[in-house]
Amino acid sequence: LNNELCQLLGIDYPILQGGMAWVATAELAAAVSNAGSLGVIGAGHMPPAVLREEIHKTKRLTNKPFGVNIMLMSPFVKEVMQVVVEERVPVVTTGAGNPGEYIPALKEIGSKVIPVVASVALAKRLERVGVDAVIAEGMESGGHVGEVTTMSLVPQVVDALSIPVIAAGGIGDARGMVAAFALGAKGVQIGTRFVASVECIAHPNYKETVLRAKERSTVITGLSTGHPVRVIANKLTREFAELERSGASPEELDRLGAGKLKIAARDGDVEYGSVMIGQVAGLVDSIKPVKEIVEEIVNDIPKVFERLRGGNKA
Ligand SMILES: O=C(O)COc1ccc(-c2c[nH]c(CNC(=O)Nc3ncc(Sc4ccccn4)s3)n2)cc1
Repeated sequence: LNNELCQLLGIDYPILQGGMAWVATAELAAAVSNAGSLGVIGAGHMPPAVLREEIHKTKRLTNKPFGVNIMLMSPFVKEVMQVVVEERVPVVTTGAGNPGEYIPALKEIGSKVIPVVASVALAKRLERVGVDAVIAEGMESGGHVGEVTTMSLVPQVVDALSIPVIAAGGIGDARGMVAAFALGAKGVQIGTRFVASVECIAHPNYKETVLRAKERSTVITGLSTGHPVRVIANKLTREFAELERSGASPEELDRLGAGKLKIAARDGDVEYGSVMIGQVAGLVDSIKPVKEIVEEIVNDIPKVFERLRGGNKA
């Protein structure tokens, strides 16, 4: 399992934890890094001082490499980029935009830069400006999504690039990881599965929603605003759909969605908050320590290959 991606990032297993806003704090990131994978702090809309504190907390909880995920739609994106440079964060992932302008500063301090992409075009543009790898994220994933599925996007991004491709979206166990490698990925990014972990600080209602969710429990809202987001269907999404049908403006819709991830993830309001989890939630049926989640995935990989070799004997 220790492949080129592991060498690049200094980790034991080619598994990254999704840098989820309001959910992926130091506790989760450090636990994932201590389990031999790459833990990632979700900067979300954090102000710089809050992110710096989260980074210091992570450095107190693990000596292993970890990352910070910068959400490029954050109003603090310039300041938090400055913080990750000053704190010499070893790995920086980015989401919901094009990190092109920040790459020189990050490369300057030797950070590995790994943007999430939802299209081949963006993946090629970012390879040209020197990113170290890309996370090709399918629309199965929770939160802000593109329009292409993981199964379709990953092999096309793999064929278009010569740098490592990490698959994300709908991966929650060893089968998804083996499938991603079959598609040409060198690693996987896992979000929803890690939300249902002991160390994740999301509200118990949020975690409970992951356990109760099935494969059809999520919907994509906000297609008309240009910021499509996959969330669990609830009272908020029904209100949102009503507004969208009645021709509300993108600004009005964005205003309805603003701040709702926090009230779900931190305050536990899973009816009127945004529960941003992916379609793989239907596979997740228990809350486990991060170490157990990682070990289960890694230990199941040989069994997946046995099943592949021996038909459905095993
Ligand atoms: O072509 C370009 O210039 C940029 O195009 C892109 C289009 C999409 C993406 C993309 C898709 N998925 C990701 C990584 N995942 C995410 O970023 N997931 C997120 N979940 C909640 C977030 S906060 C938010 C953001 C928008 C609206 C409401 N809330 S961000 N990035 C990245 C780049």
